[in-house]
Amino acid sequence: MQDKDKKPETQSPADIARETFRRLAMRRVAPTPDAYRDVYEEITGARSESGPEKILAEFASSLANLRSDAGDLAVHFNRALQKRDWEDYGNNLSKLVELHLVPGALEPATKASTDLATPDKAVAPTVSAPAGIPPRSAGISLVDEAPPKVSPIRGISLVDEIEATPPAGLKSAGIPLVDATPKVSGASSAVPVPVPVPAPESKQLQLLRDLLVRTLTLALGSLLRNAPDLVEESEMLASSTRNANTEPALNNISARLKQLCFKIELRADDLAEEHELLLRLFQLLLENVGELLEDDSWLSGQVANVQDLLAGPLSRSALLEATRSLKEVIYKQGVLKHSLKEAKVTVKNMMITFIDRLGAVAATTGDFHERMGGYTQKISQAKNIIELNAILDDVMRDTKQAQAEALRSRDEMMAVRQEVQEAENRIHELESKLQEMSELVREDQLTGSLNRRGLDDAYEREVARATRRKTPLCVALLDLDDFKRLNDTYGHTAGDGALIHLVRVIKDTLRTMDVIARFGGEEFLIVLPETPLDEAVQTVTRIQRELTKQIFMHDNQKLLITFSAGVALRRDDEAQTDLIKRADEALYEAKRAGKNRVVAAS
Ligand SMILES: Nc1nc2c(ncn2[C@@H]2O[C@H](COP(=O)(O)OP(=O)(O)OP(=O)(O)O)[C@@H](O)[C@H]2O)c(=O)[nH]1
Repeated sequence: MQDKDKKPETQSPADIARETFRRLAMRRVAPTPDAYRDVYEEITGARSESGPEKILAEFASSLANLRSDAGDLAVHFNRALQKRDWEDYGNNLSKLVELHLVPGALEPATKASTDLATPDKAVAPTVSAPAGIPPRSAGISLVDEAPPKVSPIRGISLVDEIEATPPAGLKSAGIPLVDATPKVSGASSAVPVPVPVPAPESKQLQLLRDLLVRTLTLALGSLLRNAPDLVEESEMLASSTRNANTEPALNNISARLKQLCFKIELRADDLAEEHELLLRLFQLLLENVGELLEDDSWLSGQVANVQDLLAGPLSRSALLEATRSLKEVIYKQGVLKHSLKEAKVTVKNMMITFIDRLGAVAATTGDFHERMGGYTQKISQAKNIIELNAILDDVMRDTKQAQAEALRSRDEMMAVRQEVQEAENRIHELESKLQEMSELVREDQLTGSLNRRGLDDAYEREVARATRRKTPLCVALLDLDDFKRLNDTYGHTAGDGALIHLVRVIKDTLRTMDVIARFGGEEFLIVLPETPLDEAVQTVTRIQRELTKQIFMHDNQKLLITFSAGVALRRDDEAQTDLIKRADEALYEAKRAGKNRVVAAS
């Protein structure tokens, strides 16, 4: 035995066995036969050079010499060998057979090209293989030697091309290169075997080939921008596809294509997971920013907008739209915030001036009092009337001066107070503009009224106010009459114009505290705070009248637009949906009663 020959003379087999177990235990390796043999051989310095392992190792190394991608599998074989993972080795063998040896591997592609072939090319004679060629079935040759001049059915060949194979179009012409069923057993080299005959590639096959090449280079190239290794593989495959004219070459393409698809699938899964994680992270960030921004209410609109976007299905256009409106709002808010800061600095400066003036007034009065004290003393010590007169003149002059000073200070203080007041008003104005900005992203892009999201916010605010102040709150649901006919007759742009016109008229007619929102296509909801039902009906009727006065113009034509409306008064604790439902029922009544009218909900 080789082990015995090589083992150190000082150690008996029993010693080596003991040492083997000791090392296995130290390395915490289970004493399986393979592990035992490895360590044993490590101690003796011997390696088993014979047996099936040697054959399998030689097989793997000859595979490594191949140029084709069968050679790539050698790495897997070697890895399995090193680990003595025979199951893995077996799997790799199966893969090798499936990818390179199974004649049916290309069946679907072959069938497709057969179907597409023109009938006149579908029949072709077969010729015999040259005689006297040694059968490949005698053994497995894996080296990249001269290609065997034999049809694949007679032996197993892993080389890419067969010398005798015709250059192109065999399958496309509907001629099977080999009989689909493998007939290995019993075939002798002397027996004539059908060999493919070259035929020109059909147009359809050319087209399919071109499409595959385009898909691999252009489509996959741009889809896999972030995976350069896959792009390279895809391009290499495209180049092989261009030149693959034989069945083995096509088999090879098919196998590589399958592998590429598998890798892309794996990469796509990774990307989808990364995408998901990124979204979750973003969502988390937004939730927390929302928490931090309780006081910065003007930013909450933007945060809510992005959150809504993330909650729905993502699309390029939705992302672009959200980015566009956010950018706009952020820019406008930036400008407003700057003005706000400036206004606050102005107020601060004015307050400082005000206090300075107060100080000056106090100082002037203090000085005056002191002087008066001095005059009192002078008067008591005056010796005659002339002296007394002179002192009185001084008193009069100082008093007049102090009076003028006091008046001037008073005027200045009044002016400063006025300026502070104005600056404060400006600040409030800017702040409410910022608030409006936040609602901008909650606007309907076409009409400039609130959208559904904006409506929800505004409604909530008004309900809270009405509850707090115990004031009535009404809603009116408006629907343009025969709007479809207007669209159909004058076009969609006219329809859009009518919607814009309606909102303008409504806004002009309503109070600033009223809220107008686009509820659906040509439906609008008006929220009327502090309004009882009869007044709400009157208000909506006034809008109808206004609409007949301010006629909508389209292409220099006067178009009369009318609407029907249902008005409802909110009951205590009534939910928004219930209230709107009642308004909707009233609107339906108005439509049924002949349109262009307002109906109050019961
Ligand atoms: N131009 C334009 N048309 C819209 C818009 N949204 C919805 N519409 C159209 O509004 C029309 C509504 O039609 P209908 O629901 O039949 O209502 P109608 O014609 O007003 O009929 P009545 O309500 O019974 O008076 C449809 O043709 C929609 O295509 C929009 O934003 N712009």
